Amino acid sequence: MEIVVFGAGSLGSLLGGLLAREHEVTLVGRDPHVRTVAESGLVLSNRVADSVNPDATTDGRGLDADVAVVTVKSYDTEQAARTLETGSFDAVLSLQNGLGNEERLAAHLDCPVLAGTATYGARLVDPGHVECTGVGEIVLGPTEGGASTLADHVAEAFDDAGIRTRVAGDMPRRLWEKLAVNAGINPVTALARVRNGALDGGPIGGVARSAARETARTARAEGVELSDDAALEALETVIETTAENRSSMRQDIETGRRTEVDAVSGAVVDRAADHGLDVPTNETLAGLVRGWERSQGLREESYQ
Ligand SMILES: NC(=O)c1ccc[n+]([C@@H]2O[C@H](COP(=O)([O-])OP(=O)(O)OC[C@H]3O[C@@H](n4cnc5c(N)ncnc54)[C@H](O)[C@@H]3O)[C@@H](O)[C@H]2O)c1
Ligand SMILES: CC(C)(CO)[C@@H](O)C(=O)[O-]
Repeated sequence: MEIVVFGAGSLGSLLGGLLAREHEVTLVGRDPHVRTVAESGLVLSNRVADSVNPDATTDGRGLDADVAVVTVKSYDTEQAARTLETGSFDAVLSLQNGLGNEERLAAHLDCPVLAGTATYGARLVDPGHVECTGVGEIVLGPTEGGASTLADHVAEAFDDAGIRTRVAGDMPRRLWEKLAVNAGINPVTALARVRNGALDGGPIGGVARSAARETARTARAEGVELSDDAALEALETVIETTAENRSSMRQDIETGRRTEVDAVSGAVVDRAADHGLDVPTNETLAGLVRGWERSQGLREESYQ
């Protein structure tokens, strides 16, 4: 299978590297990482160790492949979609966190857009070197839910490359459940500078639970059956299984990078507003993280 991985940073390089063991893979990313991969190959380390030689380019325009896997941060999705639009694909799969990525991709692309969640942990160590910090799984399926032979085909390609993958017919619920987890964990750990496991009780855990409950209520207003109990159970499970992790949003803040708050807490606020729902915890967390981003010059004043 010919696969383009658009967004060769941490997750994209890990999955693209694994896929390159079985398929023809082109990584789309930025220098110096892309130049190093093109010249010397890609090293995978830690929980998965290998050396592979995918193609790599900084120019994602006009590419033609069976599947394009999108692994840019959510705030880069629109630009990625406009670039992918110049190419030709049988399917596009988003493995990003946050809400709205699939809709943005579908607005520009004629091919089916599959939704996916990734619980692998990846960190780009150096140009040409990505480490797998946690072996998880990929769950993918049609964005709108239901069965899909296309999803089966893509999942088989991932599985053939040794990536734990399964197909699900309830991606809307799964995306909202993952959003509840991210809305509960990411901004709270980022602002409090604590590891995920610190949210397993006390007042700080109460903030995370409140954000997750608000997300579940918003999901139901959107017609997605996600109960408070299911959202809280998912939150507690991830807090426990990733207790030692620094969340991605905490890593972004501690390294002075823009965060994905708009696609997480901000998305809950926006969708809740569409239904006249108040989500004060998500609104507060979004305001605090955006205020930090603005203080760092990471977002325009014009942003909400
Ligand atoms: N890293 C993980 O362990 C992990 C796990 C699960 C989900 N995710 C999600 O996956 C997504 C990617 O996360 P990440 O940690 O890999 O981020 P990252 O910043 O490491 O990787 C994204 C890469 O895309 C590149 N990029 C963006 N726009 C581009 C363009 N137009 N052309 C070429 N390159 C472009 C960036 O330069 C960057 O290297 C996020 O939504 C994140 O929440 C990450
Ligand atoms: C599940 C998660 C919150 C674990 O840290 C991860 O999605 C992250 O860090 O964004």
